[in-house]
Amino acid sequence: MTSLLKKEAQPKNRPEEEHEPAKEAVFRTEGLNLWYGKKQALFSVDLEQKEKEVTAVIGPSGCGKSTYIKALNRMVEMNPEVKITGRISYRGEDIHSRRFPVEELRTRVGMVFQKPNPFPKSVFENVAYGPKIHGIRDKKLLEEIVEESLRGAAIWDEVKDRLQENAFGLSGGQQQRLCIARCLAVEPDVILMDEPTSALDPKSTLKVEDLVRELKDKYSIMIVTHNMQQAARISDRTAFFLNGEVVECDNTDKIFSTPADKRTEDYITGRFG
Ligand SMILES: Nc1ncnc2c1ncn2[C@@H]1O[C@H](COP(=O)(O)OP(=O)(O)OP(=O)(O)O)[C@@H](O)[C@H]1O
Repeated sequence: MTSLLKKEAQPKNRPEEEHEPAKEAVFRTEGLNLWYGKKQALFSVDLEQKEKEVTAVIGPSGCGKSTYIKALNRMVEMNPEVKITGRISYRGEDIHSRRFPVEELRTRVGMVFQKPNPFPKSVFENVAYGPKIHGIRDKKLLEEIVEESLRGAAIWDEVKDRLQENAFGLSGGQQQRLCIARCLAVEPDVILMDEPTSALDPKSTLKVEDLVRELKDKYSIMIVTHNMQQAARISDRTAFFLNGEVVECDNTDKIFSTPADKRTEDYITGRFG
């Protein structure tokens, strides 16, 4: 198939996918509408995040990408003006059900933001913070968790001799991988990433992209990105948002070669946005 993107950004062929069994949906949204006060930002969004896949969320500025992923961990509801209708389920359970405490949801669903946001603490304490909150006090166990998480985030070799230094002394790219390590330390099931490389230089961006590809063996990942080459490089599925609606969601190869909707084609070929 011919990609509509430039050659270097073309997604790799993944013929093995055709023979894989159907994967479970970790998140499913059905008829999701969301308002900020009177302004509607999401319109009847039906979308799934499949187990151990990377879903890229793309679309022009203001189309609702961040709003959507922040709805999944209920962070968007910290704004008292927000009103939601429709259903969001996590592994079959309605996330708004009283039986599903928001703290539990946020433990299962980690988030990485646009700008790295380490705490003003040591590298070690940044990663140990979450496990400590969850009651882990044993020093040896904490050390193991910190090492494993830093290794998981592909930053251990760079910081193993600087664990007691302040995290603000790390480069931006290292800080972002530290934030990913902090997220891994509480053993999430899903990782939501909101433009995690937009504040990084190209080299750090590639490191985080490599990391995302590695992490999907263990985690289900949804990543908002403005960078379509990035979406093509790292995701299995791509959802194209426009004006608060999902225009289409399909295998990334398909979206970037033969999208079903003309608006998707116009967006990925750079005709707008
Ligand atoms: N706190 C808020 N109060 C009111 N409106 C908001 C708020 N946050 C977002 N919006 C509106 O909701 C719509 C979707 O915004 P959102 O930030 O989700 O888009 P986005 O696709 O992530 O944009 P970008 O790519 O620029 O980050 C926009 O029209 C935006 O102005």
